[in-house]
Amino acid sequence: MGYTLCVIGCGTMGIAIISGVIDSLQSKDRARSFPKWESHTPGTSTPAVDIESDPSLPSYFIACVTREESARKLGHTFAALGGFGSQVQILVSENVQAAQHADVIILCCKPQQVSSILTEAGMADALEGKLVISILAGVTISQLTALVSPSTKVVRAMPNTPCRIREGMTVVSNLPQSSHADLDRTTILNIFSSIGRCRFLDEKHFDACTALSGSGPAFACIFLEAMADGGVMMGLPRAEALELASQTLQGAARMALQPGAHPAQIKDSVTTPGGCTIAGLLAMEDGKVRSTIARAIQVATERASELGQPSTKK
Ligand SMILES: NC(=O)C1=CN([C@@H]2O[C@H](COP(=O)(O)OP(=O)(O)OC[C@H]3O[C@@H](n4cnc5c(N)ncnc54)[C@H](OP(=O)(O)O)[C@@H]3O)[C@@H](O)[C@H]2O)C=CC1
Ligand SMILES: O=C(O)[C@@H]1CCC=N1
Repeated sequence: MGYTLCVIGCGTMGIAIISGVIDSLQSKDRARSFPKWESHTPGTSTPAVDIESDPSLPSYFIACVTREESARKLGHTFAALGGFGSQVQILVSENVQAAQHADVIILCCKPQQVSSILTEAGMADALEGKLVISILAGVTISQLTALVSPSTKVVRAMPNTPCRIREGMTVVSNLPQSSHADLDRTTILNIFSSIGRCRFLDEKHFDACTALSGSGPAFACIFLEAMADGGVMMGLPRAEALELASQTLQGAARMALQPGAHPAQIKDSVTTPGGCTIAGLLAMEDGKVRSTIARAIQVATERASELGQPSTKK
């Protein structure tokens, strides 16, 4: 039997994580049902696994919110996923009961809500010995461990919204020493690798990761919109301009992820001497686009570091 994964604070990111994991489970289930079809189809090499007997995969989900309206919307969202979407139990203001029934808990509430959630009567007992993964920006592991009992294993993760379509980037803090550290590491990798890329990094880098990959989809979409606007200015229909901009950014990013690739080399290969690309690049440099983007990551990092502080304006 798989385990129960509980998301406390199931909003934008909670939905992205559960939806992505369910999509991954369903593609694994299809691979199990149609192994021959899978093995003859290039690019669809999802390994076949027995979901019911794999202890490192969740097979049941609990999503916690406080408002009935949120619960109703979650019901529609998960029902629309079909299959494993029916395995999501939605609870309203029952965080402790959810934690009692869960094996792994992901905290996806706002940073300022975590203290009251973790100090609710019965919560410390419910989390005894369990793995708690916090995706909260700016809230440190030491702040979190002060709110739970010593046997609770706390790690931080910083995912992003593309987890919803299994194209996420998640950074996870190094695990605390424990006899189950290897299993916990596998559990975490199984969750976040199933919905994108996942890597471990020291907690000291978390505010920068929050800004770069956590907030990054928003920054990338500003760039994407601006490219499309330029195309529209030059007469392209809006829908086509957005498609061209989106696929171009995706293609460039995928090239940059190839082993040994470097963005400067990709840029140079596009830039024909005396051609149109260098003309556009110089216009971008005149607009200080590089320092503007880099400074955006800097100020977002600084802001992320404030989000866990009690005195911060939220
Ligand atoms: N959005 C993003 O791209 C990213 C966000 N993060 C982090 O993820 C966290 C959540 O962000 P996001 O998903 O955008 O926020 P949302 O506002 O979309 O989600 C927060 C959720 O928490 C629920 N909630 C509030 N209070 C409680 C409570 N006491 N008990 C249980 N549930 C509660 C809310 O439901 P209801 O209103 O019904 O109570 C809501 O569904 C933040 O800490 C943020 O720093 C990290 C990476 C990326
Ligand atoms: O804006 C925020 O605070 C959160 C953290 C990273 C992305 N969204």
